[in-house]
Amino acid sequence: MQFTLLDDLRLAREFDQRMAYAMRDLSRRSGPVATYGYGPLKTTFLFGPEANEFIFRNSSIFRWRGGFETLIPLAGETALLVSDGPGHDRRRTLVQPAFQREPVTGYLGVLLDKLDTTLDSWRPGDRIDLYRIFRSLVRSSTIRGFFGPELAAHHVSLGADLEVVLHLLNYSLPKQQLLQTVPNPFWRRAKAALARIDRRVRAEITRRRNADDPGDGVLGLLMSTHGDGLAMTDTELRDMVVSLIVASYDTTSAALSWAVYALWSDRRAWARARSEVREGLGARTPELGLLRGLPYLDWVTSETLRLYPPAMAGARKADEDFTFAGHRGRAGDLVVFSQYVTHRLPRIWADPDRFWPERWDRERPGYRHPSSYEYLPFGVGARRCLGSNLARAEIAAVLARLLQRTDLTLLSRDVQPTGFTAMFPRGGVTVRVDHVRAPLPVG
Ligand code: HEM
Repeated sequence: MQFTLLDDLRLAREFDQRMAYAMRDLSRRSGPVATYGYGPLKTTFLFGPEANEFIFRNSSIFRWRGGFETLIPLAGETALLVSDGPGHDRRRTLVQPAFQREPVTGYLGVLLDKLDTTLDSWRPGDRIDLYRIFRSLVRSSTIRGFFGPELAAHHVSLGADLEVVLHLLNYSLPKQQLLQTVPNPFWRRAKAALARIDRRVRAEITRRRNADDPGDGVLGLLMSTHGDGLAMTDTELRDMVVSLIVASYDTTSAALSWAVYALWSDRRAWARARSEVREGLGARTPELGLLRGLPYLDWVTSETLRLYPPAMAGARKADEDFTFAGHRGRAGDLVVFSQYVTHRLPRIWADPDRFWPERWDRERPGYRHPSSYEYLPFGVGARRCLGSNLARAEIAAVLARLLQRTDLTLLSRDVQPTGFTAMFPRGGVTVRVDHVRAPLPVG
């Protein structure tokens, strides 16, 4: 489909500010395939479940490396999110034990402790931007829970530096590419922040290397892995630490904010969630083992990730020519698919823009389980998000704790999505604190 110059200018603005809306617009106008942009900034969009299946089933054509190139200065060349092939598979296998039940239980404990401390500091009448709170909460919990107290001692400065870099990565891809190639003060500042992040993380790796025992947590796990070709280099360790922190907090804090926004906007759903928590949990802390008893919060989580998928799109670089829906793509093309567009297609989802947790009730008449290509907030298959169970548990647990301990009034209205590395609520999600209850001792 041909666009006029005016269309292009309007879309460029929309891509920069509300990429999710821009992609939906593009898909409505162009159908399953659209190309947008010029020269090296040209992007091919493949929309819908068929496109998702085509991309995920042909992972030898559509490579992660080259897809999200602008993330590399932060995440590192060897980060799972941007690498392929045997190197990627080896690193993924090595880190996988960190996502088993026991470490996840421990991590969730750290998060809930920090959340309780935060809630203890709230006073009636306070106005609080939860997105800002969640970013800092999830980031500091990830650093402490995954990488131990020594690195966590620096979480404030580490966090400030990560925010400087992530801020630039939230522009549209062409703007990011421009910022990283043309000299400018924003990228110079980001590079200084990157150098400090690098030094801090490498210092922790060296400290552990010099100790008798590499210690516990994810770094301990990765550093005690020996054997032919298995041991990770310092650069791989650095990339794993930084990319896990970023992959964890950027997305999860956005998801948590959207969950509060959606649930507190809907009195009926909120009341149902609150009575489930009161009856199912009482005053007990919503630790991992207890979340199973909260099926409605599980639906709320699924529905939040459908309507507001923090990973609203994925990018790949085509390694070979390809044909999809009559479109001939070339090797070297940047190809983007979109969870946001797929999750709101009316041919798949009844009343797609409505927040309706009950749609996930398998016993509901007419329930149809979506395929992996129709619902993919965490990606699909061998490269599916390693932190998906953890993220889902975090969302349910934080919602449960807020419902148990607080009365909040949602002040933000008609919140719009923005951002690129993660789709987050523009302007945040502001609540007024009406009441905070003390955590009751478990009898
Ligand atoms: C709501 C929160 C989250 C969302 C929506 C999310 C989404 C995703 C998606 C869509 C992918 C696949 C990307 C692609 O195929 O292009 C992915 C990969 C990944 N995620 Fe998450 N994620 C979340 C939380 C987390 C957490 C908490 C962690 C770790 C603590 C994490 C670690 C990773 C890693 C390491 C990968 C790369 C896997 C690989 O390529 O082998 N994510 N995530």
